[in-house]
Amino acid sequence: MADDRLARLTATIRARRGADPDTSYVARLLAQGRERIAQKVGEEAVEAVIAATRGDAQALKGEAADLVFHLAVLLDSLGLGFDDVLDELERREGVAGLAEKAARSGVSRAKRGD
Ligand SMILES: N=c1c2ncn([C@@H]3O[C@H](COP(=O)(O)OP(=O)(O)OP(=O)(O)O)[C@@H](O)[C@H]3O)c2ncn1[C@@H]1O[C@H](COP(=O)(O)O)[C@@H](O)[C@H]1O
Repeated sequence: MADDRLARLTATIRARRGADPDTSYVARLLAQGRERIAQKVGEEAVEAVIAATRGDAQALKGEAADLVFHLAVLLDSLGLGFDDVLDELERREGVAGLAEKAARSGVSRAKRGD
C-alpha cells in the first residue's frame, strides 16, 4: 500500500475526474490531455534537475513535490496509481540494478538478432 499521503493524493486526483476545470487544477490538467500532462512532468523534472544542480535543497523539495504531483496525474490518466509503481519496485527488490540492466540489454540484442 502506498504511503497514506500518496494514497490520499491518488484518491483526490481520482475524485477530480470530471470536475470543473475552472475550479480544479487537476480537472484542468486532465481536460488538457495526456500529452500536456506528460509535458508538465517533463518541465517539472527539468526544474528539479536545475535545483539539484544548483545544490538548492529547499527548491529541490518544492520541484520534487511538483514532479510527483504531476506524475500522479499522468499515472491516473492511464488508470494507474502509486500502488502500481510500488508493486513494480517490489518486484525488482533484491535484483541488483546492474544485473537488471545487463538482462535488459541482452533482451534488446536478442530482439535485434545481434
Ligand atoms: N499537490 C498538488 C499540487 N502541486 C502543484 N500544484 C499546482 O501545479 C501547478 C504547477 O505550477 P506551474 O508553475 O508549473 O504551473 P502554472 O504556471 O500554473 O501552469 P501552466 O500554466 O504552465 O500549466 C500550480 O498551479 C500548482 O498549484 C498542485 N495542484 C494540486 N495539488 C493537489 O491536488 C489537489 C486537488 O487540486 P484541485 O484539482 O486544484 O482541487 C490539491 O488539494 C492538492 O492536494
